[in-house]
Amino acid sequence: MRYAHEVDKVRAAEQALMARLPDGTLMARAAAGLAAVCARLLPRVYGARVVLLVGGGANGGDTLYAGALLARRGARVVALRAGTSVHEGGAAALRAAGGRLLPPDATGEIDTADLVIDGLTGIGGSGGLREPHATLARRASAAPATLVACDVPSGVDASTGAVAGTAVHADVTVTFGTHKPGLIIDPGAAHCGVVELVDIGLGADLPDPDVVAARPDDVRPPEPGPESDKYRRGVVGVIAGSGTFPGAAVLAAGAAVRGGAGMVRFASDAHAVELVRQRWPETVTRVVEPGPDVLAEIGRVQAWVVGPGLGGGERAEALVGAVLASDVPVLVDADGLNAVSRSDALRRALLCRDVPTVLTPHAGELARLLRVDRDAIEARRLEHARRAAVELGATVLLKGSTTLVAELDRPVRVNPTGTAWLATAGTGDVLSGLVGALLAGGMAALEAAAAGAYLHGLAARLASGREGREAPISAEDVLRAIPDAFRTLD
Ligand SMILES: NC(=O)C1=CN([C@@H]2O[C@H](COP(=O)(O)OP(=O)(O)OC[C@H]3O[C@@H](n4cnc5c(N)ncnc54)[C@H](O)[C@@H]3O)[C@@H](O)[C@H]2O)[C@H](O)CC1
Ligand SMILES: [K+]
Repeated sequence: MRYAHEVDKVRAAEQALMARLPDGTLMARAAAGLAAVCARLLPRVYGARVVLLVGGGANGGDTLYAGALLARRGARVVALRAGTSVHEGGAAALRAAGGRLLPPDATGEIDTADLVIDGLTGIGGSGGLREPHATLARRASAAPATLVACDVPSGVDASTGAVAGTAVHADVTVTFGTHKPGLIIDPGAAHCGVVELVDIGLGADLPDPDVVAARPDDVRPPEPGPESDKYRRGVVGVIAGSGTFPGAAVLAAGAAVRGGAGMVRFASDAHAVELVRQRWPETVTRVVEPGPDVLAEIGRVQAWVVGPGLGGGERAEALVGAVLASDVPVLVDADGLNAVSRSDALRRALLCRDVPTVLTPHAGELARLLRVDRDAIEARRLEHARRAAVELGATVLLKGSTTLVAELDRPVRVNPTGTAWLATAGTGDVLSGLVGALLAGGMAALEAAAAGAYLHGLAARLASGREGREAPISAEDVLRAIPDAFRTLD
């Protein structure tokens, strides 16, 4: 797992470590790591033009010391001071190494630089960048120089990834001690470029992470063994589709088949059932009307998926209500989520469940569930995913530019796979069927949701093609690539 810690935890760990070390040791480690990455990025250090953007805090201090190290190797280093005062020791080190400090209006230096280091704000930054920081951030982001952010791209909230106004667009971010959530969650993540972690020795002082991102060997879907049969591998029940949206049913049922379920039971109205039967003859289908015994009519399952393409109205509410009253894990998606948004009774049913529920909203659906603005969700995804997990009593998979999975008292999972090409109709239906199969296979809710998001994002990448040569993909293409995604796991 890749671990990320919020600012208060980073500061506490730094304090604990600093108390055992001579003054200035951590800053020296950070600066050395930053300078080493910059030196690697330059064709040659000697003679390179390096510009430092220096704010008034320790982030500026790290940057000045790194600049001094590059100046000692022959780089021509100038620092533009944005703070009213800058780190004294760092400024003295830069001068002693032959570097110069200039006022912030010397912005022409940025346009001719080979490399710019952004040391305006780090984990101490808060709110939108003020002037002259904002102007320097804009100018550096637009300049041809390689732009390296020290610890955090200035203007990005390190704990959340929120960006309130201007923020640096870095090519590389060199971060210290541990990842910060804001470096792996959008919109902040999109400002980081490549993130390099420099070890400054914080390890033993860091508590449990706030946010984690899986590496390939962290994803372990259930594997069939010698004694597996279709029932032991997990039966998933999919209730999806309607006369208006039958396609969602075909995609969700297909993803449940491809996701490794031992058997898929599919139930809906006659039209959706007919389409699913034609496309997925391996499913066991049943035409149902909402009623008190609807689940018994469909048969026993180990997990339910309800919602894709159900449409609005009472039918959707009744079917979601029936599934929420069951005693097996449930995944609610799409129109199922909208039914929960409309109905206080369904909300109560959700909170009363004592078996896991996974909700898979995109930002618009979550906005309706939480009764907040969609823009607020997009701007502060981490906060809203966590809040939804608490308020709705469920494992919440928030889809979008960075997919998050939140569950009460657990580190939030950030999905590292995926591609912008995934933003197309029907891919959410594929995700819900896939996660449903993993739930039916016995994975815990958080693991199933995170593994499903991982495999889904990977399938989309495999379908869209090699990096730099991608092509548009359909939900059907993602569905077809699911087996390839499984094959890439160790
Ligand atoms: N503590 C250590 O030993 C280590 C710290 N490292 C580096 O230190 C920074 C954190 O430094 P800190 O002084 O706490 O804060 P910053 O430099 O990030 O920012 C404070 C600075 O910025 C001004 N400011 C805040 N918000 C804004 C804004 N919106 N617009 C303009 N200016 C703003 C504020 O007034 C202060 O002047 C950490 O990121 C590391 O880089 C190293 O990790 C080594 C160990
Ligand atoms: K910075």
